[in-house]
Amino acid sequence: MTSCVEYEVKRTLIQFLAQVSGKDGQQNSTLVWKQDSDPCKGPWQGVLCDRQNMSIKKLLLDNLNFSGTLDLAMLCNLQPLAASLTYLSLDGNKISGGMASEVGNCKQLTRLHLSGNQLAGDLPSSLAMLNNLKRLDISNNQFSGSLPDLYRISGLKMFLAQNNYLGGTIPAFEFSNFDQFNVSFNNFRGRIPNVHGYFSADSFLGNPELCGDPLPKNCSDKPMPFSEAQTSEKPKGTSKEQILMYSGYASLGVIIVLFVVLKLCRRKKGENNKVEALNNRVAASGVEKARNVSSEYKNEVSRSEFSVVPSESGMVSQSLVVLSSQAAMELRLEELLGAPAELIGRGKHGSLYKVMLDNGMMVVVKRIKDWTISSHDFKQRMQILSQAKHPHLLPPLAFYSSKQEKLLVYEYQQNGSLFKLLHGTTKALDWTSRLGIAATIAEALAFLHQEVGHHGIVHGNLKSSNILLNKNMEPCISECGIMDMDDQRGSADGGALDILKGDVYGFGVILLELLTGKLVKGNGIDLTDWVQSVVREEWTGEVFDKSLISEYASEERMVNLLQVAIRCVNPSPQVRPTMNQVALIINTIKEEDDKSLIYEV
Ligand SMILES: Nc1ncnc2c1ncn2[C@@H]1O[C@H](COP(=O)(O)OP(=O)(O)OP(=O)(O)O)[C@@H](O)[C@H]1O
Repeated sequence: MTSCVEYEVKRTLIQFLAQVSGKDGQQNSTLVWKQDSDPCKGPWQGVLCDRQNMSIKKLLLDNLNFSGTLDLAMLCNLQPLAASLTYLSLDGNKISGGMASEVGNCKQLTRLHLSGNQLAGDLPSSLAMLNNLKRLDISNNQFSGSLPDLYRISGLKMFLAQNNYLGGTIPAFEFSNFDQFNVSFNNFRGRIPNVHGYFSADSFLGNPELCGDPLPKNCSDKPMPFSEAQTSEKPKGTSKEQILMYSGYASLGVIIVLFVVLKLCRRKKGENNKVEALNNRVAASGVEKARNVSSEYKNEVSRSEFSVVPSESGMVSQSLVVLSSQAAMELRLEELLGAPAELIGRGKHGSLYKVMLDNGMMVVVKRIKDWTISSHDFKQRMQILSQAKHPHLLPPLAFYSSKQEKLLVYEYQQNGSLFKLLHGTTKALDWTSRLGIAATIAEALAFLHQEVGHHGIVHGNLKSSNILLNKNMEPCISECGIMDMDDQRGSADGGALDILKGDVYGFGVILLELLTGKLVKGNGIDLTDWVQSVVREEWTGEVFDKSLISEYASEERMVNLLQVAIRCVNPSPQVRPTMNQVALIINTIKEEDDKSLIYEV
């Protein structure tokens, strides 16, 4: 038994910290790890010890803004450290590098958390030798290659690997052992092993070539390709003949892959030009039977469909990633681009097409060009959005991402937008409906800001044309979170840092539209400026839509709602309320209104 931590262990820890924090050998200012103090006695923040035998048990270094490289070999090659370390956590930094095969020497590890970094490369097969491992989180990185034989680790309870570039087939895990399992948004393919009902589709979404229960996409009856059948089975030992045969196949495979990659690289540019060509044709003719596109175009598309093409980062990216909806599960890029399409909008952020699919389903495709977001960030945002389950948020059904453009597919909403309802030819919205719409959108937006993702999601482009009426005439917020953060900072609120408050401003403008019935910019007059000037002159009554006055809507409650709107459009973002506060106030106004209706009856 030793009375203090060995010199060598301390030196290695200090070196590891310098490397992982990216401080070129200097200490991170928030952590004080010094050779002349003892990690188990002194102030070594993030280090937890077993005090009985003075050994290092845990290194907890989450969210420290580290931007260096991960050197697991350094930690796991030092015997005393490898023999004691049970928990290593580096979640939420910006660490790059890969996972060294020496990780297999850290045999006592029960938890390895590396989520939310920029780690890349293959996972070493030695990872499967960590027999004590219970929780492994490598989600939100850029790992690629196939999974090592993790199903061999009998005590593994958690495996989180979502949002990487992992591929191959999913090994036959014993899902009943897991309390958390997620491999969504990768490039896995083939049939999902039997999950026995333990996990839902959410754990597997965003892998376009993955099929079978719990995903709604059935696997075709075709026999599995040779390469797939090989990787999905647990190894049973190989004979000499098999080795010879496999190496023959492997050489042939390498030649084919090289050939295909070369071809795809040449054609990638061509593919983007074809999508552009479709857009131009549709734009020129208004409505076009895109089925009539030349056979040359169709061949190009089908070659890329569901195939892997090298993306800007050199990683592989899918053609079309389907996120949700039974009806859209079988949707393919070829079908989408080959279906009859009608251009229905050309906004600041791209063009919008109405498309009729072969199964009769009507979708809209938003095409955004030159959005500087990386494919990785875009994919991550889509993943978060697909999980934003709220009856009044319209989720994207599928997406496509290339460097030049992004496509987003939504369900078509036949009853149009709030903009049309308020400013179209048939103005048919009474006070109760307007107040109901305000309360519903406020509540949905508060959900988006608070409940979705780690820090909430910003809509970024909230306006009445993005509030759509579903088949029950209930409002749904569309196009959530698809505007770039940089754009959001420079939006109407004058470079505000609190970008959520940009949405609050947008919501305030919608309230003003509901109350006044006027356009945001009508006859060159800005609605917000006009309302504020009228209120300043104490002619508040003049603000309200004449049709509301004539139906004797409660002026007191209209004024209350107007006050909320004015607070939302305050020029200073800090002064604007949060959407949660707004939702609460509007709900109270609505409750009073509902009560008054009961009394009237
Ligand atoms: N899923 C949908 N179903 C039905 N109509 C839609 C759908 N999505 C958008 N629209 C309508 O299509 C029209 C064009 O939409 P588009 O998004 O191109 O324009 P915008 O919202 O005015 O501009 P932008 O969003 O680019 O700033 C709008 O009237 C919008 O309400």
